[in-house]
Amino acid sequence: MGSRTLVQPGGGRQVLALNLKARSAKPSKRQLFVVAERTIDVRTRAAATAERPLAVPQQEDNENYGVFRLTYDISNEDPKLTRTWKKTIKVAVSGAAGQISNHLLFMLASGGVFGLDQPISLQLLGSERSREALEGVAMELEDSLYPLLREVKIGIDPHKVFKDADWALLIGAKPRGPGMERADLLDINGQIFQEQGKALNEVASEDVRVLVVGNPCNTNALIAMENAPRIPRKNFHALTRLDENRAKCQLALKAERFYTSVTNTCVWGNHSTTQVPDFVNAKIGGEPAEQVINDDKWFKEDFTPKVATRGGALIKKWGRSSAASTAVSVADAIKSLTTPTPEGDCFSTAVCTDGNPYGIAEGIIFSMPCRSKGDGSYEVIDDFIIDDWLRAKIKESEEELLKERACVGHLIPNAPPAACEITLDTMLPGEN
Ligand SMILES: NC(=O)c1ccc[n+]([C@@H]2O[C@H](COP(=O)([O-])OP(=O)(O)OC[C@H]3O[C@@H](n4cnc5c(N)ncnc54)[C@H](O)[C@@H]3O)[C@@H](O)[C@H]2O)c1
Repeated sequence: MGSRTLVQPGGGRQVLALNLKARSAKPSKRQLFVVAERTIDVRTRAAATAERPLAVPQQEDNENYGVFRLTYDISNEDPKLTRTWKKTIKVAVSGAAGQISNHLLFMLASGGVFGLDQPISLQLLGSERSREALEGVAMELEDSLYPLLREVKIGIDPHKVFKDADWALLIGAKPRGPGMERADLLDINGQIFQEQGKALNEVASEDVRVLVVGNPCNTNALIAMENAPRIPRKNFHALTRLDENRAKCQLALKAERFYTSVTNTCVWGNHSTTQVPDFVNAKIGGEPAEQVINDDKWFKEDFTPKVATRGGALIKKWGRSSAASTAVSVADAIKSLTTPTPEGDCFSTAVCTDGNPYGIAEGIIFSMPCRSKGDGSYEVIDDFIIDDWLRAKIKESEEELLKERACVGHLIPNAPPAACEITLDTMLPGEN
């Protein structure tokens, strides 16, 4: 049985408890050894001091890891640091031993995503193959001594690791193998997200926010959402923020302006090469980007494909896919939901199209321009200009997502029968 970390910004005496495995009498049974106001239970002390705490040889999926097994409250810590702290949030991360997580977890634990007053519990999901690596990640988190990091749990069973999660960042997925068709990729990853959707449905917080990063992320998010009927459909997102950030960078470069001057830039549709970076509504220094750059050929023939294939260009240079900038974009996506959107701006996120104001087919996960009050929810902005170019491009991406949905009908409860007919095998942005 694991100990729980109590984080209570109010008063109360400090209690320190250690969970120790004792090998002496009954090797499998844990003994609880409590230190309270410097009194020690002598019956357990001998066993506890004779045996050093074991280095978590067989970590249970719902237990804290290593140093995070310590149980205490924060009232005796530096009040300047902890007085304004909020209630701890639980953030589940899948693919936690992967490249993206290797950047993201440390941003989360340092307060760089949810804020410097937000204590955090990390619940890390790996695959069977990455179990050892996952322990390595937990060890690095231990050694980083982040004050805000209150709990770390690791495991390979989503039904345990997602327990009570307030946020679920679903990064882990299988890459496309040699000769694998897009339909195969959809199926193999869809199975992962079917299971994870069910697990979220069973054990996560009922208002958990889910951000799917693992590709093909739009359809993976759809599968997770459809398998989690207890959780509001609005709570599911697929990551297109990296695409937005890439689009802003290219607009800034062309306009010779610093990238912070680029706003209101939406990427519509699928996180694939059919994605639609929107230069029609984008602004540079508050002016329409089309007026500032005034080069229609560049927008259509350079800018649009460059953004969509940026991931592939990066792989050619560096030999591996973008991990740091993806982690940054995950942080940006979360911050967009937890801080109010500035007036006249938007952020891109792929969400369920039910009731959308642009006539896009319902029941798919499609990137659209959104704004948030900063409370974790969002609304789709309804007054973006859709010209003929945008309409045609959005249609292409919509058709692709409808075809993807038809290929994963077997993973969606009560899906109407549909044939899998993916003829055009578009790439993911990191594949080409
Ligand atoms: N949406 C985006 O903008 C975007 C951008 C970049 C990458 N991605 C995608 O993110 C995913 C992860 O990228 P990465 O570079 O971190 O990959 P990675 O291969 O370094 O890490 C993936 C990790 O996921 C684990 N994993 C596999 N199946 C799992 C499962 N069922 N449960 C839990 N963990 C599992 C693997 O063992 C591995 O450790 C990929 O699918 C990639 O295509 C998306």
